[in-house]
Amino acid sequence: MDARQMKINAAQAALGHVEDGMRLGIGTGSTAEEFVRLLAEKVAGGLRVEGVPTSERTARLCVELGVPLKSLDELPELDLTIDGADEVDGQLCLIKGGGGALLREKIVASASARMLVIADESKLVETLGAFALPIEVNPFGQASTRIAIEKTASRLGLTGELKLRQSGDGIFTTDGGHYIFDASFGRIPDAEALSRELNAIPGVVEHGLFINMAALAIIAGPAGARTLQAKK
Ligand SMILES: O=C(CO)[C@H](O)[C@H](O)COP(=O)(O)O
Repeated sequence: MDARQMKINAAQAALGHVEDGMRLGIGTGSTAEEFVRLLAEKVAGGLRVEGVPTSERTARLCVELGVPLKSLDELPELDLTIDGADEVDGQLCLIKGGGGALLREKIVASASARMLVIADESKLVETLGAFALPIEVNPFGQASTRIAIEKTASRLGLTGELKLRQSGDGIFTTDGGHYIFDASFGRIPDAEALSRELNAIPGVVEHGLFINMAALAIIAGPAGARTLQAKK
């Protein structure tokens, strides 16, 4: 079974958690897009939902496929967010932001009663950190913010390259107009401490560690999709 089919299978299983009338946060990335395609079929069949997209890219796909959208200001409290991830550990802590949408993804997930992650099994890891951690920063003073991140990481025993994300010929900018450093720290034994310390750096807008946010993860592999539940 190829990776796309596993993403479709995870997205299909996630649809089982969507109920008529729900206010849905809709994630970003290739797995979330499979979910949008399946959701659009259900909407065409009569399912009533209102979605809040986590990126302009997701918004465009939803509009194209006829999934009704609202802004987060119109729907500030959501029932369920369904989103992909770059890494998922056994406690359902995540690295997100490979698609550059981590800030809106985190705001939308925080506004939701539940967050459900959909992923193929290549995303499941024992310890977060093989995937470079996206850190969204304000363009103002980004060189100083880089130094502050490096010093903070080093205090926690983490070293590695911080790469300013590029797009085409220029610097990648997020939907919010920020930059992203992809930090290759390697394994992150204490993701909670790193999250806390990064949040304390003024130029850091947000980072891709999602700690204690996901309630469920649907992980699809060749043998089928299984659901992991966060420990309370
Ligand atoms: O965090 C994200 C976007 O910011 C995505 O959820 C993450 O990058 C996974 O994407 P994909 O489903 O394409 O592997």
